[in-house]
Amino acid sequence: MDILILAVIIAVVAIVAIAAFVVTGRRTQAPPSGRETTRTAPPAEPRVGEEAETAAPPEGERRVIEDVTLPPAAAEPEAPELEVPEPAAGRMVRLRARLARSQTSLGRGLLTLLARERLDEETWEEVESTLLTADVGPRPTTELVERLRERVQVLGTRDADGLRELLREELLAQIGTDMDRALRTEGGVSADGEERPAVVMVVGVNGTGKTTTTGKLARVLVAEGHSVVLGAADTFRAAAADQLQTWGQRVGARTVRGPEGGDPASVAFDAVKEGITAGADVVLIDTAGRLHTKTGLMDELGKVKRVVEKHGPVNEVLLVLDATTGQNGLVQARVFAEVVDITGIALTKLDGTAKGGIVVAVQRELGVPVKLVGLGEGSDDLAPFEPETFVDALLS
Ligand SMILES: Nc1nc2c(ncn2[C@@H]2O[C@H](COP(=O)(O)OP(=O)(O)OP(=O)(O)O)[C@@H](O)[C@H]2O)c(=O)[nH]1
Repeated sequence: MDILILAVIIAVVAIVAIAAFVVTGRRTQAPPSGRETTRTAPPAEPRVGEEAETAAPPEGERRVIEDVTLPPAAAEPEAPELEVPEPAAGRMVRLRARLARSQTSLGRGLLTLLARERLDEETWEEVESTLLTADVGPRPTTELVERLRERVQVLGTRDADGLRELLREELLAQIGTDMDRALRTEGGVSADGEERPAVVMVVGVNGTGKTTTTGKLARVLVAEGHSVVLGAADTFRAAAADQLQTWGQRVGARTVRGPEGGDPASVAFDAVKEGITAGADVVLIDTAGRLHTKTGLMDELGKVKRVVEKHGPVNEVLLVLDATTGQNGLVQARVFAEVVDITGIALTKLDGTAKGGIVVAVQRELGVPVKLVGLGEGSDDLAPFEPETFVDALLS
């Protein structure tokens, strides 16, 4: 019996020992579980360029797939923040000090002469030459001096305030207070019966501030709540289109442009087409103003206008003149007026000249009103022209 029990114990111990041996052997040889498979480092891939320079991590430190933190999704390129241009109303008031500073010699000169004890012939001659020096022009100067002289005599005005008021009235009469100086920005209906934006063509000699004025004008219109499309029809100089595009981007206005040296009329046509498609309120077309030959200019501007008119009439042809060029500006004005029907004048760089009288002269020359004045290089230094504010600045 004892022998039998002993034999059973030996058999059980033997079975347990064999089972333990088998299990241990399997464990050593068993392949890793599924989860561990993913932990196996992937075979090293050939590296190129900069990657090849990155040293592979030592075997034990290889990162497993679960440990890899994915980079954040590529961020959308940020749209440039749009600027909010200064409202146009009241700009002239802000710029008044700048205007007054530049016109000190005209305003103060006239007031000093009129303050003399005796307003004799010589004094009136000096008044006349002061006005001429400020580019008021011969005919308006003669008229102004005659009227002022007569009124001073008839009214017997001798006090400084009274004389200032008379001068103010006569200057205003020469500039004109009842001209329509509003930009024509009301659209209409296109030849195809579609809603059509207002079309403003900006013309002028290069260097007068034409592209800058077109850009500043876009800001004025955006500030007034209009949507604007720009047409870079000055294809003569690629930089002009870049410049215009930059102005547009800053206020969210799209710029239509063509290849350098391309057909300006085709760019202008496309710009108006884009304006119609986009439902824009105003299309501003910047044109080239090379004055090599009048015929060339006439051909180019005439063609731009004709082609644009296939969509409907051009509402405004704005002539940009540099106030610092004096008589030369008047010659330019005359040439452009022969080529296209000018409907308004933008007088730039008034901050840089004491010859504000050009306002009177150019209106006389063309018979069209000054609608805008440029009073600096800042983005919002273009203001609607207001005769009263202008004269008050002269006489301040
Ligand atoms: N001080 C002053 N500078 C101005 C004014 N308007 C424009 N300018 C400057 O005049 C220079 C010429 O302006 P542009 O707009 O490039 O002249 P442009 O007539 O378009 O010439 P292109 O681009 O060649 O067609 C720039 O330096 C402007 O900043 C202004 O009212 N006052």
